[in-house]
Amino acid sequence: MGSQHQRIVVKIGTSSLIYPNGQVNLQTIDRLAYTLATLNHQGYEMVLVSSGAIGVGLASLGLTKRPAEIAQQQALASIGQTELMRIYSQRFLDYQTKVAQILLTRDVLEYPVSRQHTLNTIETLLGDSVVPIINENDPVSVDELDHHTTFSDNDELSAQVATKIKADLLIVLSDIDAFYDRDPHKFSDAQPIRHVKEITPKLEKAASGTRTQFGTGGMVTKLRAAVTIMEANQNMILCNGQDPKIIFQILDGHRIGTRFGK
Ligand SMILES: Nc1ncnc2c1ncn2[C@@H]1O[C@H](COP(=O)(O)OP(=O)(O)O)[C@@H](O)[C@H]1O
Ligand SMILES: N[C@@H](CCC(=O)OP(=O)(O)O)C(=O)O
Repeated sequence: MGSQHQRIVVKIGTSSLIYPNGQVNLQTIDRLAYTLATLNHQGYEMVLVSSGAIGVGLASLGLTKRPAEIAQQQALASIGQTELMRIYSQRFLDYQTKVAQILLTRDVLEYPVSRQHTLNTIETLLGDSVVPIINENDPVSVDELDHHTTFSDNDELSAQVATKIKADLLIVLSDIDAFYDRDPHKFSDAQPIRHVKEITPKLEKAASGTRTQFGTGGMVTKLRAAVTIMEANQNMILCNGQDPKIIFQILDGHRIGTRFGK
């Protein structure tokens, strides 16, 4: 790696953006902005899929517990998304890079016309060296029988985006440094798996849910994202997002985290 015009999608999860005490992790966001802006200046085409709308919404209201009711979560997401983008715009501008917001629902990427318009927008932004920041449009996402608009998770959203824009690599930043043979937060003897070439039933059994109240999906949805990526003959790396400068090492060819794919 290291050549010009590589297209990289980076997904960052809520557990990397919000401290366990509910505060927004500005240190990680600042390092993420620095890293993506620097790579953008070096000629990489960078796309960010960022969770955190609900988490930032909770922080804005001084709440520490995610409400169970869907409408309340959607209201929090609409409060948090603007604040999240304000923080990103400010931090990226410090590193002389413009960002743009794209909020998606599942149907937008499923229907050919809306998908094409969305892809045209992303291509235009990348052509102008702007970093698109994508999240699910949580306040309007519903999942009823005849109206499937939700992605199950931003892990899946990032894989859908990465395959549709033919990204060279999807980097999933999480609160864990690799995919393990079982949840290391529950089993102290869990072993990291460095390279996954095929998703086997054994691996699926190894993946369990999140332990944090802010994250969703855990490894189950990351494995599903990996399946989408591998079916498209693309690559995904899962690694720790605490210091997003780890992305420089990945692009320099260091073996970091878990690689899914060839
Ligand atoms: N096999 C596994 N390997 C690594 N982590 C796992 C595994 N199974 C479950 N997990 C859990 O998944 C968590 C990461 O998922 P999640 O909290 O949803 O993060 P994010 O907000 O980054 O999407 C880890 O902290 C870990 O506790
Ligand atoms: N769209 C939601 C994020 C949902 C989600 O997938 O969260 P995570 O598992 O932390 O990546 C939000 O912005 O709060």
